[in-house]
Amino acid sequence: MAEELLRIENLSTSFRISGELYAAVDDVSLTVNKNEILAIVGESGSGKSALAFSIMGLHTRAHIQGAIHYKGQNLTALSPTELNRLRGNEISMIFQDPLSALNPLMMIGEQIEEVLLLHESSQTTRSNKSKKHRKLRAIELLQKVGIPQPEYAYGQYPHELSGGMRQRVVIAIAIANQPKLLIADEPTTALDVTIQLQILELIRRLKEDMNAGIILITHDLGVVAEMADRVAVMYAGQIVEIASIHALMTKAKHPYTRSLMSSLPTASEGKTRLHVIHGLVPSLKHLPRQGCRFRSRIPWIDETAHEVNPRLHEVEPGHYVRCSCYKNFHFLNHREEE
Ligand SMILES: Nc1ncnc2c1ncn2[C@@H]1O[C@H](COP(=O)(O)OP(=O)(O)OP(=O)(O)O)[C@@H](O)[C@H]1O
Repeated sequence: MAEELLRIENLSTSFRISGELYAAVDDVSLTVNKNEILAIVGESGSGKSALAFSIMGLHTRAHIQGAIHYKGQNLTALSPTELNRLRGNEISMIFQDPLSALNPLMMIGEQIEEVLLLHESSQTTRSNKSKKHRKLRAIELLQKVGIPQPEYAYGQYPHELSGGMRQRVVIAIAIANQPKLLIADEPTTALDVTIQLQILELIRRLKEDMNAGIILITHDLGVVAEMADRVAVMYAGQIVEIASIHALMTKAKHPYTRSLMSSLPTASEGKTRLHVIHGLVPSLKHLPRQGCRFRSRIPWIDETAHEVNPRLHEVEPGHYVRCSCYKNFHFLNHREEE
């Protein structure tokens, strides 16, 4: 039976723009289990990173509502010190951009040791681990993430490493204290395909070896298909569909999910299905706040097909879809498009 690790309830994260609050994450609820990869997909601007940063408590200026329960405690109610103790220990994050996540003035090895030290100082009975011990562990971690000559890399600075190697260092830091919950925000963006595969494999191993729960944020559906156990699809700050990977791949319902899916090559033919819904996620200030947020991108669907207050419907156990418009949805055929 799945063992729940994280439960987010009605989370909203709003930013103040010209004096008004706008929700980048709007009433999101989801769970992550141990030994599970939950992928979060959606176009740029759909609120994926804002959600990740909210879980990590990194949005200090945002207005946060709702609850984030991790092993029974509500993270939104913790003091900065308590949250700090969890971060880097039990909960950690792989950031999109390794250069900004690393300190340019510190050797790679020292940066890993700093995180190890954080863990040691959070233990109630302090273990008396020496600097030497930490160094060995740092080198072991560098080896684990596939950095060649880890002893040498220990003494290097971030700018001396390639992008792929830097991302591995960021992963080494993220897994240093064997986190129970790992958030990976576009961990392989900007890496070449071979390195991408190695890094994804590393994340998968982390799930299995450490029984960790992983939130994998990506806009790459190929990665989702390979890695995820369940998938949450976000559009304009909301979850529009959430399901097991199998259900999503075989019977996606929401028009937005179906459009995303149609950009994937079909297994049998290696061809791409060409049903793409044009347009972009509106900017935060211009998001429609009433009704179905996707309706302006599917104007050929009758207005009456949308709900006034779209909610998530459970169409099958564990498979939820927002707004009843999915029932009347069809892609435009070529003649209609002209
Ligand atoms: N600190 C902030 N202040 C104001 N608006 C913000 C802030 N952070 C994010 N936003 C806005 O919130 C919306 C969601 O942004 P977010 O970065 O979460 O999207 P995303 O899905 O992660 O996109 P990407 O894939 O490009 O990282 C966007 O409209 C963005 O401009």
